[in-house]
Amino acid sequence: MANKNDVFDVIVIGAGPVGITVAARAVRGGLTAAVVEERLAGGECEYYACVPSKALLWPMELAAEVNRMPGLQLRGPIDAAAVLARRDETVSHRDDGHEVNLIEKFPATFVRGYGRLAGPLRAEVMTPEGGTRALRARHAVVVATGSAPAVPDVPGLREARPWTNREATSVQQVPKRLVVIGAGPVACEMAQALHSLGAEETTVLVRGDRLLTRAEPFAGDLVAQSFRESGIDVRFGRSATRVERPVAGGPVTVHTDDGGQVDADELLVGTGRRFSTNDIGLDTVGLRPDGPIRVDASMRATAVADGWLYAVGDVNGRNLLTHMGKYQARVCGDVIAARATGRPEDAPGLRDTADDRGAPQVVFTEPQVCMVGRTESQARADGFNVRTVEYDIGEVAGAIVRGIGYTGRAKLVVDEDRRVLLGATFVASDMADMLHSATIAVNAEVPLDQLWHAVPPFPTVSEIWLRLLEQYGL
Ligand SMILES: Cc1cc2nc3c(=O)[nH]c(=O)nc-3n(C[C@H](O)[C@H](O)[C@H](O)COP(=O)(O)OP(=O)(O)OC[C@H]3O[C@@H](n4cnc5c(N)ncnc54)[C@H](O)[C@@H]3O)c2cc1C
Ligand SMILES: NC(=O)c1ccc[n+]([C@@H]2O[C@H](COP(=O)([O-])OP(=O)(O)OC[C@H]3O[C@@H](n4cnc5c(N)ncnc54)[C@H](O)[C@@H]3O)[C@@H](O)[C@H]2O)c1
Repeated sequence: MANKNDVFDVIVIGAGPVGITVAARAVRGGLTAAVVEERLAGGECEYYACVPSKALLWPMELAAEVNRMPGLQLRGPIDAAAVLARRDETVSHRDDGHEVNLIEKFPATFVRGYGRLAGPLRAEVMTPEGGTRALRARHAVVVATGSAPAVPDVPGLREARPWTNREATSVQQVPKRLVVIGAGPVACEMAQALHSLGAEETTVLVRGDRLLTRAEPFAGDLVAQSFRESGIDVRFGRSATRVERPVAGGPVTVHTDDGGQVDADELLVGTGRRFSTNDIGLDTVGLRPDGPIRVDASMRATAVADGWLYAVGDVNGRNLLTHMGKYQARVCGDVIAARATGRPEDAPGLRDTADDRGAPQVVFTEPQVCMVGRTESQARADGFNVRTVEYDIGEVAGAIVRGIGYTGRAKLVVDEDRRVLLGATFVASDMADMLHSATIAVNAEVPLDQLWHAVPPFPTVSEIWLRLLEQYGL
């Protein structure tokens, strides 16, 4: 039985970036909220994912810029110790006091401990002191428990205690020889970051024939080319069959399906995520903990009666990206507040329309892969009447002033029936901030004939828009 102080309008389980945002919006909408967090408020993103990985990657990006510019010279290799010290600052030395203060200022109640559902509108928290605290919600419970690294079932792999994103982003001593399994954003970003910081022999084992398979094919090809030029050994069509690490923390050997082997000082696994739905009491509300929690466009769990359970962020499996999770959280917090207070539910911000269009994403490799909307193959699979245009980014005037060898590729995917953009991809250095122009065009379905009048300034890399539209025939 919850005591009267432990009754809230909304209970949020998980204080990652997404859970914190739900609470902020619900409170803004006039409700009371409690936020339960087992580890660190701020979540995977702040301490073991987005923030530290980008802190480790940015020096590499800057070094590439300097190396392209005659007249500029780096004083030496990247100083790994200084970069790691800066990384520690960006993650606040893993002290979540600032996030807890933020939550309390909403104001919401922060509850430290492991949260589980305990039947409709109820949760219980195992506190660090070993006690149990019962919470009750008047209107809604939101699951925002995120995801955790998935380690594949390869003989000897788990026993070898490989690095996942958590150890890689917390690195204290960069291994000289590194082997990476995977081909997604985690494997690509961390392989390049660690290589730039001193992992001289870096080998990436890719079971398929491409990196970054959710992007346009040329994106993975350009990243693989850059890996090779910098000395990273990318091996396609290679799966790990067995892993040996005779001494804990000692050298590791990965055997591959072609009969070969890679010896290294450390092994990093970047092979996707598992949804954090195990052991959070889903069985008490009639759900099975074997995948993401499916939700509708208002973030309500579709399989739970009476509409009191919501799931946002990684745990619902829509798009495992911080900005998309926070977008879902804004929808969710506002919907809960509207429903609780009897306000109309048909305001435009109260439904998720962005996830299905194709989320904007930047993979912060060198070159960066910046994409939004559908790729050509996704658009064709969805039945659109597709036409595409491509252009070499190195050919625009703005690229020339960026130094020698500034290059890349851009592609637009057009719905010919409506003459609007379905997707855009830009692969080049330092393109991240240009992506938002494409996100606006895709999301607002700006007609190409209108886009033609959005004149890009000279001489900037954004002139790529003009060249692509000319290529299209405008
Ligand atoms: C290496 C790496 C780099 C990434 N880089 C980017 C990037 O650049 N940009 C981007 O948009 N995305 C990036 N991502 C993805 C991003 O990290 C996730 O999409 C984001 O963290 C999801 O936020 P979340 O709040 O849903 O989950 P999380 O950040 O996982 O937070 C969930 C929180 O819930 C807590 N929790 C779980 N279970 C319980 C429980 N039972 N009780 C109490 N608390 C619980 C956890 O401790 C955690 O704090 C990256 C991911 C990785 C692995
Ligand atoms: N900058 C960013 O936006 C960013 C950075 C990192 C992660 N993320 C997100 O975090 C999530 C997790 O990223 P991720 O790279 O771990 O996962 P992912 O699902 O994007 O990629 C996993 C990769 O591992 C491969 N793989 C899976 N099982 C394997 C096995 N048994 N053997 C060999 N290879 C195997 C897959 O083919 C795939 O290439 C993704 O949704 C990603 O978009 C985003």
